[in-house]
Amino acid sequence: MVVSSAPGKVYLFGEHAVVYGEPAVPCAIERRATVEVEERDDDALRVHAADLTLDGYTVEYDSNSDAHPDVDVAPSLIEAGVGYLNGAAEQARDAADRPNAGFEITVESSIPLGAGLGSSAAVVVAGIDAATRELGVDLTAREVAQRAYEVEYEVQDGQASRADTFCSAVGGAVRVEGDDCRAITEVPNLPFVIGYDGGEGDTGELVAGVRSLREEYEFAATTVETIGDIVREGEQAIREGDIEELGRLMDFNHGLLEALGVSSRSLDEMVWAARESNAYGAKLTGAGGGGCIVALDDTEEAETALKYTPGCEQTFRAELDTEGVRVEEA
Ligand SMILES: Nc1ncnc2c1ncn2[C@@H]1O[C@H](COP(=O)(O)OP(=O)(O)OP(=O)(O)O)[C@@H](O)[C@H]1O
Ligand SMILES: C[C@@](O)(CCO)CC(=O)[O-]
Ligand SMILES: [Mg+2]
Repeated sequence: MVVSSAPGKVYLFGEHAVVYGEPAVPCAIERRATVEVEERDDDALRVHAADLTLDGYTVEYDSNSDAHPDVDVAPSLIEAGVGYLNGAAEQARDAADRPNAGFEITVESSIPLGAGLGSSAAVVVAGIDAATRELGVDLTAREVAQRAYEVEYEVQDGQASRADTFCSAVGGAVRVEGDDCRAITEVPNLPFVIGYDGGEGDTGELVAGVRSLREEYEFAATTVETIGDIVREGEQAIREGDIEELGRLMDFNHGLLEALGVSSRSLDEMVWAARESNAYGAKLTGAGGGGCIVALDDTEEAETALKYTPGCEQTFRAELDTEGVRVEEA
């Protein structure tokens, strides 16, 4: 049995635009998905994922049985829900050249699902790491990132960047532009505050929405390129440790994401609550549609303001996690 964990992330800048080759800067945070994998003596895949609920049912998935006794929803929905773990299992079989390996997989996570904190990347990164090790193969973090990207790409219908999976695999703040993925070594202290509306957005659908806007309107394509300009400017601010400038650029980035149709009323309300409490800046993080915003604030004020914001269900601080995927138990 092997247990691995991998962190979630927030985007300082650049989500969505990164899918079209612009740079982005995601930062790993100290909230992890932990995946336990044990090889079975048959070729089945059984998934226990207490956090993954469909219409209120906790998912217990068994690839060998047609009936899903614990769940009263369509099997196709369940299979979509466990797509990341199926993909992780496939990658491990491929890496170990064991096409018929079966797994018992248990997921525990402190990253809310579908909320922009990269739960999918963390689950798939930790899942690939644990499953390959269980089969006796040790991959480097970069190799895990590559395989995790292939899974995200497939589950998101061929529309995914390397940003979430690379960040989760290597940890810290990273810069991703197309296939070029690197760690950012000099990072100022980033006082992240998260606001979470309790909702979620479907990453695949939101990405598809931006894609069609971009194809329809020249100015939407320009908006995506402008997000890239913000990221390049932001990198300069990171090098200079200029938190005020980082905040201003986050505000600008949020405005453009809003224009691309991926914000929501509650995300905007949380962004405004953080801004009005004198945070340096605030923006949605991840795919959007619902879920989380990230603000930069080194006082208690943004957290307090978010606590009293209708639509904000939870608020917490997030520390940069310099560690990526790691083995917890082997
Ligand atoms: N704890 C978990 N157990 C099992 N599956 C999970 C878990 N957390 C996430 N997942 C998988 O990831 C999916 C959510 O991924 P999605 O990309 O939509 O959101 P996200 O990664 O949280 O946010 P974003 O991509 O915007 O950062 C879930 O539907 C599920 O398939
Ligand atoms: C919206 C997006 O840019 C980030 C989701 O966390 C999608 C991706 O990069 O694959
Ligand atoms: Mg995701």
